[in-house]
Amino acid sequence: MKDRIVFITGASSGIGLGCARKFASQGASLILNARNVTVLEDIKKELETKYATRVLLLPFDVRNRDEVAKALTSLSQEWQAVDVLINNAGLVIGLDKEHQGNLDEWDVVIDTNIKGLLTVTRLLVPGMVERGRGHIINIGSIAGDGAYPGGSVYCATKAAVKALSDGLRIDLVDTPLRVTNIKPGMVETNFSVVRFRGDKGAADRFYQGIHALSGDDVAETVYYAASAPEHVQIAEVLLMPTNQATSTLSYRKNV
Ligand SMILES: NC(=O)C1=CN([C@@H]2O[C@H](COP(=O)(O)OP(=O)(O)OC[C@H]3O[C@@H](n4cnc5c(N)ncnc54)[C@H](OP(=O)(O)O)[C@@H]3O)[C@@H](O)[C@H]2O)C=CC1
Ligand SMILES: CC(=O)[C@H](N)C(=O)O
Repeated sequence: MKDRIVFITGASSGIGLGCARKFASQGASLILNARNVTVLEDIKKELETKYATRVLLLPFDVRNRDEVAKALTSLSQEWQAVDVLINNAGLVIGLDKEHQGNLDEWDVVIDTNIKGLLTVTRLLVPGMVERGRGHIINIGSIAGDGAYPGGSVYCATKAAVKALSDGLRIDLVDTPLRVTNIKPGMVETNFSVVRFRGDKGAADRFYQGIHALSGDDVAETVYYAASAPEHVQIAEVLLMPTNQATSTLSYRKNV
């Protein structure tokens, strides 16, 4: 990874932060995105101090097409040649039934998880094609393999991430570029706090009795895919905690 440039969306927390730490520890230079600039600044300090890595912060909301375009087209020459794009920014709000949910919240989820990913992909992949080098790693989910109660819109967005990953892989088949869809099961991050609209107690109960994956666990898999030999394209990985069997079946101790 030395001298590689890795671009991570949603790098201020959870899986994105785990990826930032893992790739920095392996010598990559990082472009880190999220909306919360203060948190990003602390992460930049941590990574520069601990790994002596180069870090560029690009705070923007992936839903804001103009902001994304402005940030990406104004990258200086030394940061333009992105080698690995990790499309990770994503969220869900609520666990409502499809006929009862909030349309405005669904706009946020769809605009972030699908359209945000597409905007960044559309802007960065042409340069990769031109350079004949690049890897796009999308963070999908086990939720994209099938719907579960209260998850229909989120599951639909992750099914879309699978379709977009498959489609991009098809479109790039005559190039050296690779496309990977990483599909985690239960990961203990800030994701559930957002899902339960800031209710930390509800988020903690969701992980009670099970040793969930951490953002760092998922980052190891992302790194595995990114560091495979150039002729090896890891198309998809489904990873779960040992006591999770499907998106709806887990074993929880003493619960
Ligand atoms: N946790 C889990 O169980 C699983 C999560 N996933 C997926 O993993 C990805 C990361 O989630 P996870 O780490 O768990 O959750 P976190 O909530 O911990 O992290 C989400 C990250 O996305 C950023 N983000 C959210 N909205 C935007 C936006 N509009 N523009 C830019 N950045 C944004 C957040 O930063 P900020 O708020 O500062 O913008 C944060 O850095 C998501 O795509 C999620 O769907 C997949 C399977 C399982
Ligand atoms: C957040 C996720 O994607 C997780 N796999 C879930 O569906 O709860």
